[in-house]
Amino acid sequence: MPPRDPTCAYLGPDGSYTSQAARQLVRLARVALIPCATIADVFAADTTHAVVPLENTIHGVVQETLGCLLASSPAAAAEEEEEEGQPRWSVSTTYDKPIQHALVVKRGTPIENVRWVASHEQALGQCQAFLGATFPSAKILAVSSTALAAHTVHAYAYPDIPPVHAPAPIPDTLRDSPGAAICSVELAQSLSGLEIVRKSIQDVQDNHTRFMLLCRRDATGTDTAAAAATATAAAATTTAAQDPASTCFFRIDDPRTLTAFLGRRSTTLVAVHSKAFPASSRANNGHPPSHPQELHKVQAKYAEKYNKRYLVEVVAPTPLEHADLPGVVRL
Ligand SMILES: O=C(O)C(=O)C[C@]1(C(=O)O)C=C[C@@H](O)C=C1
Repeated sequence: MPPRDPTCAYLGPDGSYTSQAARQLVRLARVALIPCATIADVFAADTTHAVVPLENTIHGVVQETLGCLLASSPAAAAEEEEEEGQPRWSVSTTYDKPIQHALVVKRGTPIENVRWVASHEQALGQCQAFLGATFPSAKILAVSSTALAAHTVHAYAYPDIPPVHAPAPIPDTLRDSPGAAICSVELAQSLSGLEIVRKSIQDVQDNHTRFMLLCRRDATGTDTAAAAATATAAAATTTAAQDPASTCFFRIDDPRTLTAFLGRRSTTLVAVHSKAFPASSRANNGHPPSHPQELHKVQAKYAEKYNKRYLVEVVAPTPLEHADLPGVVRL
């Protein structure tokens, strides 16, 4: 196969925190940045690279990313016929970004008039205390990114202006009521007609989200783009100070293997994340059902299959290419 030009998918639209992270991670102008509507769409994108959020210091792991990553690793694709043809990703590097959320409304809207607040579920989770105290009775709406939330507020506030991005659907009963979005200050300032009414509304002031630069691998495990290595190297250069080259991610299928894995090499365990349900279950935005009675709606084979997978992050003295243990896969 001829080498492909490097391209990088990210969670958009433009102005999302992930788009800001992607610009930091991929600094080469010739790498085309491609916005996607959801994290699942990023993983499904036909690109050589991808940038997705992994975890946040307040709200923890980004469930949809974890589900997609565990489902699209090389061994998963090889093992499971139904996933053949899915892109296979490995982690090139990570990037830690400070996150300061702002609350935005249509210019001139008194905050006490706000009836609904939209944002990405991570941002909503990071601002939980603020939301509870400020909007005890407003409707909280989870949409696929903070940037989409801001565009949605803009679109419903100014119905006569053609929207830059199609807004997220809002319940009919709320369409004519003032709404607010949680997003970055940079994005809010770029949308004329919106006004920032509160800054730094996250529950802990020192708030960080860690993003991953993913590299697509072919069936043999090598990069699909000759230039991909260059892009990855450039990315590594920009983040080297924060992310040692020896940070490695593994997928572990059985938690009992973890002890053996850590015992056989001099690694330091950084984190173990688990995901109970697959990202392909779009119901409830990829999260486990909030009501136990809804459990039956999730296909049993998926619950069984994905229950046992863990994302394990370790720091090793030198990069580990292979785990040399059954059921442990380097991502
Ligand atoms: O919604 C966005 O703007 C994103 O880029 C996603 C995301 C996330 O999923 O963690 C990124 C950073 C912040 O933590 C909030 C939201």
